[in-house]
Amino acid sequence: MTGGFRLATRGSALARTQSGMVLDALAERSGLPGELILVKTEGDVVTTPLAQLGGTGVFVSAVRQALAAQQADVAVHSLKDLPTAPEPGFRIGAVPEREDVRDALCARDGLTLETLPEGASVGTGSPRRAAQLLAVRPDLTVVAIRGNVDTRLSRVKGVRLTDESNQHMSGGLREDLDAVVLAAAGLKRLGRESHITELIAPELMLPAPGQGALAVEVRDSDDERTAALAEALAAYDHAPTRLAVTAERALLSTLEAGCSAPVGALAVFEDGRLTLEARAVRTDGSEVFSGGASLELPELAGDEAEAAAFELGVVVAEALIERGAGDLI
Ligand SMILES: NCc1[nH]cc(CCC(=O)O)c1CC(=O)O
Repeated sequence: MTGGFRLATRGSALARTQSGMVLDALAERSGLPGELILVKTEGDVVTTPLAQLGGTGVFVSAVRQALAAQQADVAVHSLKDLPTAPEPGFRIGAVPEREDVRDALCARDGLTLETLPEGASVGTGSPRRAAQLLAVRPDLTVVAIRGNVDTRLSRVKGVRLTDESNQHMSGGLREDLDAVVLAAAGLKRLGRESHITELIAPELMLPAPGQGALAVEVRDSDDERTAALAEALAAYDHAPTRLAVTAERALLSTLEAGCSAPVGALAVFEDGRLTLEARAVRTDGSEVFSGGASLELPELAGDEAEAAAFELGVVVAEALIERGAGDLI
């Protein structure tokens, strides 16, 4: 690598926006100029519901290929899309500070989970969101949807996306749903916050493991990486976020579940303690298994803290399995 660094990501609006933020942060910290490399991925092309697409990480592998082929020096992923199994040859070089972890209801006419009329239609492609929606509102009709954030928002009755880049969509899209559920983080990063009618409390809906967080991935051993970029990555890493997502992802992998499993988890670091809450829900919402534990973590940095956070996830997962949650996954 000479001069600057190249950063690979997907071509979606969300991926470009959040990668632009990472690029600016690393450029500022390293003093190097950065270049965005956009990669087309299978998850963007195929229209099968994501929950049916074989395997995990459809969004991730093409971006990793660019990294492996030395077409880029770092790659940016939404952490919740990153499979929990470590991929040989890669490691997470930085986990930046997390955005809002919550799921957001975007409903017509300012409606909320409480005020949506009986039988209202709510779009989501996520079994986790569907299951938790039905657990609190069994009367709702969950409609499987997918596509990028704007495509999903456009399904809601009365929603108008105002900026020019989306004018071309306004004709073709159905406004057929009363609401959709999306990650607040994505909506905020894209400047779509105004469409949120309720930030859903984690007590009602636990987010996906890693939701709201990003992973900056690098090649495992990289002699080419400049010291300036390595230092910038270390400085950009946010230890409380890293530990939280480590616990959430350890839970998910111990449950042998993937990103489309009906499993919610949220770890929060506060006052020297890491607290993990998790929930596995039957897809029709009829059965809920909950668990949680907390751990004192006096030292934030280093392998020991990381291992302790991982263990927290394992312990909570094992408790869920003991209660019978394994049947749901
Ligand atoms: N699975 C797609 C995906 N991956 C990351 C986000 C949002 C941003 C984030 O959670 O960090 C989204 C869209 C959504 O779930 O609404």
